[in-house]
Parts: sequence; structure tokens; C-alpha cells
Amino acid sequence: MSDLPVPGPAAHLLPPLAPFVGRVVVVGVSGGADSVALLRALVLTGARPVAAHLDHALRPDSAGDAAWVRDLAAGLGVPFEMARVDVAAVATRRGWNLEDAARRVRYEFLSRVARQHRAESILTAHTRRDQAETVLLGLLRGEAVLSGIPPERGRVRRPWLDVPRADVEAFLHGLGQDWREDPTNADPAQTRAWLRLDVLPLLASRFPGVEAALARVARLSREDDAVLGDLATRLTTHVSLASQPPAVLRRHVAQALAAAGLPYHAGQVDRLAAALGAGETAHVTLPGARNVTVTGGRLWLAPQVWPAPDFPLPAGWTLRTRQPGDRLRLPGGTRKLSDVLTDAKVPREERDRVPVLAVGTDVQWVGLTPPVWAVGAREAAGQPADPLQAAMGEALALAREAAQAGEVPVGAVVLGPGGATVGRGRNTSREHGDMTRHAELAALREAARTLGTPYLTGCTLVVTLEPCPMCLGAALEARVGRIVYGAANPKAGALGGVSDLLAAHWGHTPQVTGGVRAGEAARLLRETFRALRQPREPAYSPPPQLPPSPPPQSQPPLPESLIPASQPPAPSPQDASNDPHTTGSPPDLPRCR
Ligand SMILES: Nc1ncnc2c1ncn2[C@@H]1O[C@H](COP(=O)(O)OP(=O)(O)OP(=O)(O)O)[C@@H](O)[C@H]1O
Repeated sequence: MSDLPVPGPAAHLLPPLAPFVGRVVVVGVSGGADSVALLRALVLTGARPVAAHLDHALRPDSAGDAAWVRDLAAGLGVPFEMARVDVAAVATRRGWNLEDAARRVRYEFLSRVARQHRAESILTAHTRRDQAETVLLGLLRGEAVLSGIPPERGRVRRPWLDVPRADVEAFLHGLGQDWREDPTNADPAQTRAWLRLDVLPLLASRFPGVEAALARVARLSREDDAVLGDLATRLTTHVSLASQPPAVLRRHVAQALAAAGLPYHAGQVDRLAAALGAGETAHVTLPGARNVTVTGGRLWLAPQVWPAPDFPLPAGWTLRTRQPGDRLRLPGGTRKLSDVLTDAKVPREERDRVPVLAVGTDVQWVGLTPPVWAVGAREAAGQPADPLQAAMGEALALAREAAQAGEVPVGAVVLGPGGATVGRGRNTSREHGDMTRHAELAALREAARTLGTPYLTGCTLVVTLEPCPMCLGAALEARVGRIVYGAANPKAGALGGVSDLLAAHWGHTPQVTGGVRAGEAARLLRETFRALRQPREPAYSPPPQLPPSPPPQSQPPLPESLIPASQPPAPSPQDASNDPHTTGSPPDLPRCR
């Protein structure tokens, strides 16, 4: 720091500036007391400030402020940058409110200056009073998060957010430094000025510590918000949003809107999040007339782009959108196209945009993501079989084998990086009297032997039932690139069934697809457990596809907890789109195998 004499109040003002000593920093200087004091304090500490002023052209005398700041910088021997932007015109053009437009344009300008001068940080002179006003304003507007002005965002730093305004003025008086007063700051017609001039002094007459108290609310709220915001960023696409707490969903919505650059009001976030949680539909028009929709548990920020067919159309097939009477032949029977679109959670207003290939009213292909094919349509169009459907077929065959052997019917295969099956497995827990003998572990071990490496990067684990924590852990250890499962497992699933373990950071995150041929996998489990619930003596008579006799005495008995009575599985999105013939009551799934 410099050896210049430091007036008393600077004792509070200079320590927060220590990180900037010797550094080039851009400081936004409006000409008001706070930013003038910050500029002077930075010079005093030995930082290397660049004074930057934006003329918002909102007042006739605004050019006077710019000239005043220029002269101040020159007197201090500090580089100066300025720009003049007609902010009112920008606000009209972009549909932003004036305050929002001024803020966006100002920070854009400050960022440009920082790039020009290779400055690491941009400093603004917000004080504790600004913070208190912002929290109070948020409270009065009914905002859910009262974290106020953040001390840091990107390159922007606000080192004086805990500094009382009185210290700033005392500091300037001590230096004999004057400043410019913005007349709008004294106009109680402006809400912020009214809070500052009328409301806060009234509150302070009864609560002398009101400013510090509101600043504390901001700090605590920011800490809470950081935790909840982190949970929101960890929401994975394979987990139903309906199971998430409203506080996390609100942050999920706010993050999505912010990432898309869309402005919003707190109440709008509330409505969208509530619809997500309840699985309802909500249409909201954001500031700037942008429409967003929540439906089917998804937030739709832009009109959906539906996939067009990328193969030559067989003779007689027509590309069109849906028509009354459209039907689709699927592995489990024929279904109405409208039911398939409903199950796939396609928003109502989008349904007439989904491309369809049909022969008359016989739909062959539906342009969803992934596309839905009628039985035999792939062959007719000369398209290869869907490798995931085929792999799940293999896993289902292994699951049936497990059922025949009196095991919980779960099967798994591992596809190598080239798509060939390199590992197979099914449950053998009862045979071995070892509850770790799960299908996935067997398939992963065989894949490692086949490929000659324990690392299965680029491989896909395909399993009929959502993996338990043990098997997910094994897949993570093996660095499996993708996990595809059939039925959801609300009793032991580690991908959202009980808990979504991938919401935590494990250093490796496989891609996850749930619900592939889920109906078949769930039905197999349901039938097996129904059979096992039959009284065994003397009336027990197993169905043909199940083990011919009750398990021998040497095998551990199936615990009652393994045959739950009533809890349905979590809905799986692809169950509907890829295996829409699933009907009847949801299956009961095992807690363990
Ligand atoms: N026209 C401007 N040009 C550059 N920076 C600005 C401008 N207006 C505001 N800032 C920066 O943003 C901070 C907060 O803005 P705000 O509108 O609360 O300040 P102000 O009341 O105009 O002035 P001050 O905070 O300097 O007393 C300022 O402290 C300053 O660092």
C-alpha cells in the first residue's frame, strides 16, 4: 500500500481492497459518492484502476457526469474510458425494462474495457445500504430468494458490500473530495429512492440495526441458495422431476431460463416449477413476450424440432402429420397414435407437428426422439434393427433363464465399443447363496475377460432392471460409458428409483437411458413374483415358464421383503414411447435379488 496518510474511516474501506494491490482493475465510476470513493481508495491502496464511465443518455445533463469523471481520473493520473449509449432506445428495441437495459449495457461496456486493458477484475462500489435496499425490495416483491447483490459474479467484484454508507461519506469528507448527485436518487417516485429516503429511516427508528440485519439475510440466503442451486444443477434427465422438492425445481427452472438468456419474474418461476412438480401443463409469457411451456414433466423453452426420416421411403409410405384413425402395430398389439403421443408426453400443441410415415391410417414410423417404429417397419424400410432393443432382448432372455432357475429374473449384457455383445450375465444369488451375484456384475466380469481390460470405457451395460447401488458402483468402477435399463426399481434403484446416485460427482458419469422394453421386463418380474406368492404346499403348481419346483432346501429362501405387495415403479418415459403395449397394474419389484 502507498504511504499516503489514511483518514480514519478508511480503516474499514481499505482492507477489502487488499486482493487488488498492484493489479489492473476496471472500476465503474458513475460520479456518485460510492464509486468516487472506491476509485480514490484503490489509488490509495496501490491498485492500478482504470476508471470507466457509461453515459446512459437518460438525463439531459448526463454528459456533464462523464466530463466530471474524466477530469477526476485525469487529476488522479488514472486511465479513463467512456461510452455513450441510448439505453432507452435499447430497452424499447429489446423489450427490456429501463433498469434492466441500463444494467446489461453497463456491464457489457465494463467487460469490454476489462478486455481492452487486460484487467482480471471489474469493481463496482455497491455498499451495505445498496444491499439492504435490494433485499427489502425483493421481500416486498415476494421473491423466494433474498440473497441480494452477489459479492462476485464472473469477473465482477463488489468489495464494499459490507461497508456502511456513512463510512464512505466520512472518507470522502476526510479527503476533501466532492462527488456528483444524481437527481433521480432524490426522487421518491422511484421505488428505490423511496425505500432509501422514507422507508429505511423509518424502519431504523425502531430497528437501528436494520441495514446490517438485511445484509445478514442476504448472506444467509445466499448460502442456502448455493446448496439448493447445486442440487438443481445435479438433476439428471433420467429422474422424474415430480419427485423433486419445490425449492430445487424453482432453481432448476430459474437456471434453465437464465442459461437461455430469458428474463423472468419470481412468480413465473413459481408457476413453472409447480407445474413441473405436479406433472401439469402451464403456459407462461415471459417479459419480452417469449412463451415457455411446462408439460409432461419438461420445460419447453423453444419450439421442439422433431426428427425427420433420414432414410429412403418405401413405396406407398406417405410423410404427413397425424390424422383421425391413425394406429400403430407394436410388439404388444395395436395402439392409437394419439395414445402413443400422450404416453410420450408430447405437448398438445406440438402433436400436429410430429412427422409420421403411414400407409393409409397404418402408421409405420413416428418422428419422436427416439423414433417409434411399427412391427416390421424397419425391415420394410431396409433399416438395421435397433441395437438397444436387440441387446435388451438378449438381456430379457437371460432374465427368463434366471426365472426358470428360481432366481429373481434379471438379465444383463455388455455391448463392446463396436456394438457386439462382449459380456452376459443373469442373477445367480440363490444358486450361490450370495446376494452379490447380480446379473450386471456377471456381465461386467465377462466383458472384462473378453476385452482383456477391466476398463470398459465406450461399452454399454444393458440390464432389464434399474441397477442397485452395488451394480451402479461396479459400472462406475469399470468406467462403463452408458447404462441402459428396462424397468424402474422403486425398491432398490440407484438411478432415481430410490435415489439418484449420479446426482453426486463420482469423477465419471455414464449416459443413462431408462425404460427400454420396460413393459416386458416389468411383466416378467411381476409374473415371477406372483407365482412365488402362491402357497407352496400342497397346492403349489408353478406356471410353465417358471421353475418346475420350489427351490431346494439348500438354497436360501426368498425373503418376504423381496416380494413386495403394492409399490408401483416410477414411470419411465421410454416405456410409453418404445413399448406402449404395457397395460394393467404396475409390477411389484424386488428389494434385493
Ligand atoms: N454510469 C456508470 N458508469 C460506470 N459505472 C457505473 C455507472 N453507474 C453505476 N456504476 C457502477 O455501479 C455501481 C452501482 O450503481 P448505482 O446505480 O447503485 O450507483 P450510483 O448511485 O449511481 O453511484 P455510486 O454507487 O457511485 O454512489 C456504482 O457504484 C458504480 O460502481
